[in-house]
Amino acid sequence: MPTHHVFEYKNTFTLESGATLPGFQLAYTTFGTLNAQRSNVVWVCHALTGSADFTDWWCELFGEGKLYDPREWFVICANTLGGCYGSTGPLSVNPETQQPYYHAFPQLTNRDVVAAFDLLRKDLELERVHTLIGGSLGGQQALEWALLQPDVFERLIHVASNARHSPWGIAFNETQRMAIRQDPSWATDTETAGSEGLKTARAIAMLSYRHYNTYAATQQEPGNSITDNFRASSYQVHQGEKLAKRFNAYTYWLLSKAMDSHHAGRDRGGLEKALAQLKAKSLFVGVNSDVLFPVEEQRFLHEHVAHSSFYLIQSDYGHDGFLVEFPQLTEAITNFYEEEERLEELSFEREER
Ligand SMILES: CC(=O)SCCNC(=O)CCNC(=O)[C@H](O)C(C)(C)COP(=O)(O)OP(=O)(O)OC[C@H]1O[C@@H](n2cnc3c(N)ncnc32)[C@H](O)[C@@H]1OP(=O)(O)O
Ligand SMILES: N[C@@H](CCO)C(=O)O
Repeated sequence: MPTHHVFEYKNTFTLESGATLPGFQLAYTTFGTLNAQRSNVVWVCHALTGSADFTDWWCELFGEGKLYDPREWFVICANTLGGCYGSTGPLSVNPETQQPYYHAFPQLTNRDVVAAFDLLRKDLELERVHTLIGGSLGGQQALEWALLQPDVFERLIHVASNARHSPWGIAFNETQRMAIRQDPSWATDTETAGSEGLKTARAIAMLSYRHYNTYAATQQEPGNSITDNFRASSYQVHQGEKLAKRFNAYTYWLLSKAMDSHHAGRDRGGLEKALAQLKAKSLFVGVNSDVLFPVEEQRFLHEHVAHSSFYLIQSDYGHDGFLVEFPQLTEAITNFYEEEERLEELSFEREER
């Protein structure tokens, strides 16, 4: 069974913006056992509304008999800094004021998040990570981290994500934040501020996470209804309400802005130069129907990262295909590892000759 832990960092933590946090905690989950060589570590970075419970949202990848079998691997995932599943975020109490941060929580970047993860990694004395894997926002964080610590991460698996967030993606996020701003409760300092706006934000987001074909396949009206209670309508409402029950508008706001500022080339001489510095053997995975992180973004990464691999998931599910297309994801990763083994065997044979 996965086990849950908490890492406490008690020193001042300075963010890219220059703002500080007076320490933080990260909730994290581990699964499997670290081997004697400490060479079997897989680190997972979760998406926007995910948690450290990767066996919950990526259930088909982790478990006995699955791709990452805990008898073979040691898997770890931390809830993002700023998150709401156990890590320090806007609902946490600021030790300096003894009040929840709420609107006062400082804006983070993905680099801040991975700098926090890196403190946890060091605390656990994990000097090498066999595979760093993440999807969507988690893919952005994984890329940043692999660039921050090029000698730690041996392999990067970057799924349905990008090197720099696009104007299209930022526009989607801003539209969602506009919905939160429209909620009068957003002006208050309360735990549920903006929760009605959050529902609308999630409904808007669903249009970018799915595809025309996803809705056509699952939300088609059975008859020629003239009522206003269309299936697709109640689906949007349900998705908004479902998220508002398990998330909060502050964290949504914060992480969507972290996503907007994602730019792996920032202060590294631009994207091409930054990607050329990546040492991890990399696999870039896209979903053919993804309208939010279109496949051109993963192809760009593949073209600019030396010796990288690319896999395209075929799905009608859109961007969220990376959370549901388990057989294809398993195949992509298995092929990636097998290809590496084949190349190693070839070079070994050449040396023998
Ligand atoms: C503690 C935690 O929860 S951790 C966080 C877990 N989540 C994550 O990590 C984020 C990643 N996961 C996700 O984004 C999603 O769960 C996905 C993409 C994997 C799957 O999305 P889902 O919303 O479950 O799938 P789908 O689009 O098929 O919708 C199913 C839901 O819509 C409801 N639904 C479907 N059609 C309709 C309709 N016409 N009207 C109203 N409701 C509808 C279903 O009853 C179901 O509801 P339920 O989830 O409350 O049981
Ligand atoms: N469906 C994902 C968002 C897109 O990656 C989530 O809720 O985290």
